[in-house]
Amino acid sequence: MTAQAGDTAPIPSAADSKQLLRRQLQAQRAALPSRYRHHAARHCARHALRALRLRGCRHVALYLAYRSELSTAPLIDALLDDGLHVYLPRLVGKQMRLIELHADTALQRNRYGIIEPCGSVHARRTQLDAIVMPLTGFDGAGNRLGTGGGYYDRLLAGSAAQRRPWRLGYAYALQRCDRVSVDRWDIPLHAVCTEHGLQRFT
Ligand SMILES: Nc1nc2c(c(=O)[nH]1)N(C=O)[C@@H](CNc1ccc(C(=O)N[C@@H](CCC(=O)O)C(=O)O)cc1)CN2
Ligand SMILES: Nc1ncnc2c1ncn2[C@@H]1O[C@H](COP(=O)(O)OP(=O)(O)OP(=O)(O)O)[C@@H](O)[C@H]1O
Repeated sequence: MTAQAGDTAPIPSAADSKQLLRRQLQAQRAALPSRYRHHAARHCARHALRALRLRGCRHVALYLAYRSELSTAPLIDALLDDGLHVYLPRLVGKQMRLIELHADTALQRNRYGIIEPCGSVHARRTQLDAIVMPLTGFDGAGNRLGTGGGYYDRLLAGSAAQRRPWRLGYAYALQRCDRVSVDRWDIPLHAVCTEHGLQRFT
C-alpha cells in the first residue's frame, strides 16, 4: 500500500489493485459448478482447435490447469490426436521452460503443486506457433492478468509487437473484467478463447 500524508484511507498501489482483482476473479472462478467447468472446457477446446487449425499451427505451448483454472485436457488430447507438437511449462528458478510432451514424458509436481514435465530439452520461443496461456482475468483490449509470478511476461519479453507466437488467452467468460491495469512489462494477448468463442484483439 502507498499511504499518503493526510489521507484517512491508504491508496492501493498498482500491484495491490492487481492482487485484489486476482482474488475477486479467482473466487468467482472457484464458485463455478463442476458440470459447468466440464462443458466449458469442451466448448473452449472446440473453439481453440478450429482457430489453431485455421492458422496452421504445428507447435503449441499449453498449460495443465491447477486449482480452478479452465482445463486444457480436452484441447491437449485433440491436438495430440491431430499430430501437433505440444509443450508444457516447467519452472527453473524464475524462468519458465517449455518442454515437449511425449507419450513417455515423466511428470512431477512443481513448488506450486502444478504438474509439469521433467526434462531439460526445451523449445525456444521462436519455434512456437502459438502459446495458450492461463488467465486470472482479461479485458476487452487484450490485457491479461496472470497468476502473479511474471513467468509468461518474462518468457515473452520483447515480443509484444511480434505476430508469432500467437498469444491466445484461455479462460472462462466470467474472467473478463472492465479493465486490467497494465505494467510496463505486460505483454498483451492477440486473442482470447472462452466457452462462448474466440475474440481477437489485433
Ligand atoms: N496451470 C498453470 N501453470 C503455470 C502457470 C499458471 O498460471 N497456471 N504459470 C503462470 O505463470 C506458471 C506458474 N506460475 C505461478 C505463479 C504464482 C503462483 C503462486 O504464487 N501461487 C500462490 C498464490 C496464488 C494466488 O495468488 O492465487 C500459491 O500457490 O499459494 C503459482 C504459479 C507456470 N505454470
Ligand atoms: N520481463 C520481465 N522481467 C523481469 N521481471 C518481470 C518481467 N515481467 C514481469 N516481471 C515481474 O513479475 C512480477 C509479476 O508480474 P505480473 O503481476 O504482471 O504477473 P502476471 O502477468 O500476473 O504473471 P504471469 O506472467 O506468470 O501470468 C512483477 O513484479 C514483475 O517485477
